Amino acid sequence: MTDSILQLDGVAKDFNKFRAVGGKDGLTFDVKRGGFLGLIGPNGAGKSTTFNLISGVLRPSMGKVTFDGVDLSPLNIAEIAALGLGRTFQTPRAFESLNVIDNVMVGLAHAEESPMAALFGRWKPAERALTGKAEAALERVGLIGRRHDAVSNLSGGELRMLEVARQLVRDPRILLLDEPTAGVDPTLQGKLSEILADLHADGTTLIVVEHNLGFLMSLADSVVVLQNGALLAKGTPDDIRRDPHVIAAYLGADHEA
Ligand SMILES: Nc1ncnc2c1ncn2[C@@H]1O[C@H](COP(=O)(O)OP(=O)(O)OP(=O)(O)O)[C@@H](O)[C@H]1O
Repeated sequence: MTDSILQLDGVAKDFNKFRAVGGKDGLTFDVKRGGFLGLIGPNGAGKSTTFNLISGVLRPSMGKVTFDGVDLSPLNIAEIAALGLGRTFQTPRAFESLNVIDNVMVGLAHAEESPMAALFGRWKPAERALTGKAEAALERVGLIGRRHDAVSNLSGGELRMLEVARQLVRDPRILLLDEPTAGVDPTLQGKLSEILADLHADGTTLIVVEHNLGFLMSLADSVVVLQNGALLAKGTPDDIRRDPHVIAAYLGADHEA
């Protein structure tokens, strides 16, 4: 078992002739097993596109992504998720016709129960176990009191926490979160910070895209900075705060990260 769980080797993504990610030589970096990587950069730097390339939403135009020794190139989104990769999106997604708890359970029902089991009457006990798991995840993200609500009653911040809960129940080995604090009030942000620190302590690998640098820098153990799709810098949060290229290009002279 190697120290790194995820590698990007010369990865690039072109939209028509525009290179959104990769710069000249492609993007190369790896993520430490059990590490907490912050992925930052100005608007349009290529952070969400990088997440899409890792999770199989987009295929690289060049280079490859390897997850725990497996080349992801031939795999689709569901196959990559089944390897233990979870992610949330910059714009939270929910099943509008399902209530809050069913939104959390929907992924699990497919993962752990088959229609045949339901036919032979084994659905009920399994459903109870899944409900317990979903309730624990909702408790963790502060939404347990809302479990029977329609998702249309949730605020933007609560929807974001619901997305986190939907990933937590799947016990991902690596979790990618795209701007998890956006629109989330300070109380839920505190809860989120605790959840991420707990996941990190339990050995889950995390990659988090965030514009809230105070939040991110207090949690991450390494940071990758993108600019125009290319790697501008990689290091510890302290290295990044002091990096003259990062300060000039992104943080600004009077930043308070
Ligand atoms: N489907 C697409 N077609 C064409 N261009 C795209 C597409 N998706 C992203 N881009 C472009 O790729 C570049 C990187 O976008 P991306 O959304 O990855 O940046 P980002 O760092 O996540 O930005 P933000 O912080 O604003 O969310 C941008 O110039 C964007 O306009």
